Amino acid sequence: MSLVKICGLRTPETLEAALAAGADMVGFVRFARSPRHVDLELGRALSREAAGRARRVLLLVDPTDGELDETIRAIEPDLVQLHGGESPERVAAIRSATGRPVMKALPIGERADLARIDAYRDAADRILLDAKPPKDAALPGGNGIAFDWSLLGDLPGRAGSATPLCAALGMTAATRPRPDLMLSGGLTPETVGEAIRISGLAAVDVSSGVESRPGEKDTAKIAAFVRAARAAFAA
Ligand SMILES: O=C(O)c1ccccc1N[C@@H]1O[C@H](COP(=O)(O)O)[C@@H](O)[C@H]1O
Repeated sequence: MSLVKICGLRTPETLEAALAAGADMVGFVRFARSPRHVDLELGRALSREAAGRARRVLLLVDPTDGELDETIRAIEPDLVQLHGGESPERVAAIRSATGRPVMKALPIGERADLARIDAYRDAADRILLDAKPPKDAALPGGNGIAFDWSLLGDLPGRAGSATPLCAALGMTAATRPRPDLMLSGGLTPETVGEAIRISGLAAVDVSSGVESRPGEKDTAKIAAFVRAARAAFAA
């Protein structure tokens, strides 16, 4: 199943634009340094508006237990996105504590970075492959930077989940299915079609590529992004 996520929404109008365009997931950022940060009241109101219309994603960066508890209570997300340096153990603990599926973001700059997928395959429900931020970046994501999508074209099966079913079916590390993956990093309405074609992935996420300036989403760009992604998935 293909998926389109619009992240960093912070006004009722742009949230409505994402929902009307048919986004499958809408993301709310809780990271004080980000121009997309929502306070708890705004996050709660937007999340309520989206309930039942798209999956609501709460984006956190290395959250403490207290922050996790407070934001989950307010925003009541369907899914938690972890965009910091969370270890596989911490991801598993957050999944268990929140009772929510977790998407773990991994920074990708070169082929070797893909090896980290394996370490998270049992702890995370989905892995978000995002561009590695520059060394001096203020944010761990949302930088509008793309990576080389062709790195994903031949992602080996060994990244798949070693479930008992896989073992019973005689699947080896080389033949297991891949975990659920999502692509992000510098996608735009103009590039998302090519990114889907080259990467072969069926799920995409965008933030700054549908903005007129940092933190300000553009309703026309949101609609164009969802349209372009759908067209590429159908091709
Ligand atoms: O968007 C942010 O401000 C942000 C802050 C902290 C961590 C992640 C953030 N955004 C996520 O980064 C990727 C890529 O964004 P972009 O399309 O390149 O702008 C995406 O998942 C955002 O949700």
